[in-house]
Amino acid sequence: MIEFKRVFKEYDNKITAANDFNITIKQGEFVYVVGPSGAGKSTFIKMMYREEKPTSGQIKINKFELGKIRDRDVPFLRREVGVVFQDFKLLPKLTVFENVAYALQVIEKAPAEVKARVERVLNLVGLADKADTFPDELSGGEQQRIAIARAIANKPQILIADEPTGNLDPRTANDIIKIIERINKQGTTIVMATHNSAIVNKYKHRVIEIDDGRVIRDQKRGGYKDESNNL
Ligand SMILES: Nc1ncnc2c1ncn2[C@@H]1O[C@H](COP(=O)(O)OP(=O)(O)OP(=O)(O)O)[C@@H](O)[C@H]1O
Repeated sequence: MIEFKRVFKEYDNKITAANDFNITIKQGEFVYVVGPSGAGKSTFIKMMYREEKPTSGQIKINKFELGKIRDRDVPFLRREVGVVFQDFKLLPKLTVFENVAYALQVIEKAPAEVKARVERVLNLVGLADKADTFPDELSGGEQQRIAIARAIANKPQILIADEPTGNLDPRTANDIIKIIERINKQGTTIVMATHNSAIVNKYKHRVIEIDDGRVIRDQKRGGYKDESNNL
């Protein structure tokens, strides 16, 4: 469960990126976050895994009240919230296997357990045969699949994705969304910021639209036309 109550976020330059957000997302929901560039989508998402702190208001992620958790508890929050980025953020000097295992080793699991779990998530994203390759030997779509495998390695209840298809061609983007759909069908909450109106209109889910730091629409199973993306 994700709960924002009267959340405001103002940056030092006085830009209000979140202006009174009151949003509840239930476990298992799939939510798109849409809106023009600079609207506040990334800020909204970053506050969910405590990359940014709100200026005021209350954010609850499952049992964690983010205003109250101590820095040393942040890793426990991050176990419940997997994150995927537009630019993949894989570690270039590690193999695919090591990139995914890294997330698990941080929390000291036994080697056999790590191996089994990495193999399982690489299978889930269809890349079990790439375990020993390095990220720069893979296509963008494959790198994003690895990043998704890494994000779900710890079995998070929530998967957050900030423009996960932003660097991908339409067909590869569609493949990535199918994987994210599958993860959602297994019960994981998905919150995905995107400019990709084709995806939003094809796979219908709740749409939260942000403009200039305000939630201007919150619609169950809504479509979307992104005016900023007509090139
Ligand atoms: N670290 C920061 N310091 C100062 N201002 C920031 C910071 N991060 C974001 N902003 C400002 O807050 C506003 C919202 O930015 P945010 O990145 O959340 O938008 P966005 O909707 O994700 O945009 P995009 O689609 O381009 O990624 C923008 O005006 C941005 O310039």
